[in-house]
Amino acid sequence: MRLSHVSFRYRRRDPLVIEDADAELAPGDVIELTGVNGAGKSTLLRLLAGLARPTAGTITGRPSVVGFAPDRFPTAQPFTVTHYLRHMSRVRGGTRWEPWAERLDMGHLLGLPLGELSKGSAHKVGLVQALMAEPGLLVLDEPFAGLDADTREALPAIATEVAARGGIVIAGDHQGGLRSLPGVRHWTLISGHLKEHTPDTHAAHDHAATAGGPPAVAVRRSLEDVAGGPSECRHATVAVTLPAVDVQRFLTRMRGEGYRAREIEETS
Ligand SMILES: Nc1ncnc2c1ncn2[C@@H]1O[C@H](COP(=O)(O)OP(=O)(O)OP(=O)(O)O)[C@@H](O)[C@H]1O
Repeated sequence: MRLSHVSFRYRRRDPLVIEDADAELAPGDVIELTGVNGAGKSTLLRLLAGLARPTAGTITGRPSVVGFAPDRFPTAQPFTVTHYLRHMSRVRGGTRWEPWAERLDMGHLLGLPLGELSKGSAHKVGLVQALMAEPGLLVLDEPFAGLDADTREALPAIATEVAARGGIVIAGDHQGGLRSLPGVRHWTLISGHLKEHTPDTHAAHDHAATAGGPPAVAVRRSLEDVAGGPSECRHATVAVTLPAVDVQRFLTRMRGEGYRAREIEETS
């Protein structure tokens, strides 16, 4: 998925909220988006999710299934939690919401009208409707806001699982709840400009090179042979073919070492 020169303003004469954003998101990416209040995080997340259109520029390659959990779940709807989630499941083609409701410990909430939910409980409903369709792009706006301790703990693992099966996860997050995940990308909005802070990937590579074993070691050595040493190439893209049944395990391990998947292609 790619953002090319994306700008956005709410009204014709308003200043730009997002200005000339360029970025690429790859399967398996987990991205933390930060910025001060009003920096444009929610706006960018809505653009990514396809809920708003750029004023200028393009967003291409968006995965077909998008899950979006808003910062404030709209509870002014005349449904119980169960009715709402059943309805969303039908809209999503019959996907299963029950395992997610169970995982987020929502059993006691299912019969309640949406309007009677606490902020954190409503937030969980928003998370379940975003997760139930196995999204290729999962967009979370302040996902940790108001959540109880168990759900806060569960969320990084859920993000990792979505990424491990090739999904992209992006979270606007003041609280740094995903920050400790290995390989997480860091985006910041400053005065409408999107910046990426790249963690020191060399540390991860060097660790892999001395630890031995993982495929990255051999790749690093052959690159040094071919390119004359790491100083000439800061990054390299490596195509790896492996049995389809091993993909999830491989992605999890690779991400655990600080590497990112750029593309997954099925071959015969
Ligand atoms: N519907 C709207 N109409 C006009 N301006 C808007 C609208 N929504 C947001 N804005 C403006 O766009 C800017 C960015 O808002 P946005 O909600 O994207 O920021 P944010 O980084 O998510 O903020 P916060 O951390 O407080 O949630 C702000 O100046 C805000 O006032």
